[in-house]
Amino acid sequence: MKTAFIGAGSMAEAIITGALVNGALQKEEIVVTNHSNQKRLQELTEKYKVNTSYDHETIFQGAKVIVLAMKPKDVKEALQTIQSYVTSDTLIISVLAGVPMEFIESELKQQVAVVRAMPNTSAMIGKSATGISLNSAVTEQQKELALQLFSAIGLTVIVEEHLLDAVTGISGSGPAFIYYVVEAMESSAEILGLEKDLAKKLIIQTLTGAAGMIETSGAKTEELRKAVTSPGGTTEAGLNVLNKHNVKNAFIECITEATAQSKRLGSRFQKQEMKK
Ligand SMILES: NC(=O)C1=CN([C@@H]2O[C@H](COP(=O)(O)OP(=O)(O)OC[C@H]3O[C@@H](n4cnc5c(N)ncnc54)[C@H](O)[C@@H]3O)[C@@H](O)[C@H]2O)C=CC1
Ligand SMILES: O=C(O)[C@@H]1CCC=N1
Repeated sequence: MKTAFIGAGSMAEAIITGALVNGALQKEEIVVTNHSNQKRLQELTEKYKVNTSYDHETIFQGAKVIVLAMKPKDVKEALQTIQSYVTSDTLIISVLAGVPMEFIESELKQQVAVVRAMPNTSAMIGKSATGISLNSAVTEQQKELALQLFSAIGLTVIVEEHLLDAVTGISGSGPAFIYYVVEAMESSAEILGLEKDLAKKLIIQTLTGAAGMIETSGAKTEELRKAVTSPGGTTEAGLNVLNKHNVKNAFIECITEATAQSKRLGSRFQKQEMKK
């Protein structure tokens, strides 16, 4: 099924990689374009053997799926570009943070099937946590197609569109928040004299082990934390410092702010008019 990617950045690459690895898409079916960075398109051709082009006919004519993967500020121009190629058969998949489906429909000036998705960059290794919403024009077949595409890059859940802002805060931006913690662990390991590669191994295993415990133990996360924390022991000493600095609240504020930013980005697209 011909699938056009408009936008060739990190998110497009992550989806392409995941979909190719898992066989949801074949390389011959994919056409990728971007704004003007030819070198980047060449890189994608060499790496994934996908088609790339700047010719609108070549990219969009007959595409059953068009994936919007540019920054939200560029969406209006992109929608103008694709408008004449969109038919009642086309499925638009948008991964743009904060851009409502209604904006896409109104810019395309027709009833069109839209799936709005919020994946994350772990799509690159088939481990995205993706939330998707569907508009009423999406057929059962297109829904299956979207689920197949996103399931090829990780876990997919369907949520109401208004909840995509929260999904963005939790799992869209989430990897960056986890990397932030890991960066702090790496810095600590260095200060404490642990060799870099060895520290990395320990940190990765600690992360995947903790994730596995959360997933499989059946215990609440709080219970798991308490099970590590011996009275008067090392963990308690460490957690006292985090509590002194209100780190839990800082994280809650962080995710709330990321969610609010997603809403703010969205509000710029209301009333079918992109405000400056
Ligand atoms: N990076 C992330 O972790 C996530 C990003 N997203 C969303 O994915 C989207 C893309 O993000 P990135 O890949 O990080 O951005 P990026 O900046 O790496 O890539 C954007 C791409 O869009 C292209 N582009 C811009 N205007 C265009 C136009 N008119 N026609 C054709 N191509 C055009 C650029 O040339 C570039 O290839 C954003 O809207 C973001 O909100 C969603 C989930 C996670
Ligand atoms: O930072 C951003 O706006 C995008 C959306 C979620 C992750 N990256």
